[in-house]
Amino acid sequence: MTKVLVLYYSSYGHTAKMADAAAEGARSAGAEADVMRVPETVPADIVEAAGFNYDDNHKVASIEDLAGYDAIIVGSPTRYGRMASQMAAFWDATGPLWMEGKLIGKVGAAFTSTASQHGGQETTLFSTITNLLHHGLVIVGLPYSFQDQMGVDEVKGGAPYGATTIAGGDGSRMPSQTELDGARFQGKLVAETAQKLHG
Ligand SMILES: Cc1cc2nc3c(=O)[nH]c(=O)nc-3n(C[C@H](O)[C@H](O)[C@H](O)COP(=O)(O)O)c2cc1C
Repeated sequence: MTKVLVLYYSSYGHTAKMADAAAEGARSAGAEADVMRVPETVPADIVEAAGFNYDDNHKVASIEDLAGYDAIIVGSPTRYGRMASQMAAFWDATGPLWMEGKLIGKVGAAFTSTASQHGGQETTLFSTITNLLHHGLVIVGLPYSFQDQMGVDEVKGGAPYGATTIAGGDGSRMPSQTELDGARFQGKLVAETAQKLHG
């Protein structure tokens, strides 16, 4: 059975909710999907002062986990227009896997969350996709066959480069139905692509 890993970092739960939706989408295509978060790297006093709120239902990933999957979907909230340092630190430790080419040919994808509508969603997706391409993953985005990313009838995330959500300046806006549907669509397409490539 095709195995999909949804690997994410989240401080306040928005990216975590998108991660669960991406996994649902992968499962709807008949794949096995696990959701894991990367380790926190920020000191505990800052975590407390900033009110970080983790979802402890998800296992913390280790580098060794990556090679066991046919596809890896990576979700990180925006930090100054690029992926969070927690996610970057995780990938910065994958040198041994890169040396051996262990991830070459797997399917990869990215999703993100920002506070503001134009706060760096696409640059964050590309900062993630860049890492995945260096490892040789084959990238799947969120094509316009997910038509709900079109239109200006509501505030909504979603880009051809990956599923996104908008948290609002105070983080009070949780992913909308449309945004969760985008994450599900992308997760399903990743699983279907991995099935075609890896059987
Ligand atoms: C240090 C820092 C930098 C941030 N930079 C941006 C930014 O460049 N653009 C933006 O829209 N939001 C920015 N944010 C807001 C986060 O992206 C937002 O809290 C996040 O998307 C919420 O997702 P989460 O609940 O999964 O952590 C920043 C937050 C922090 C703590």
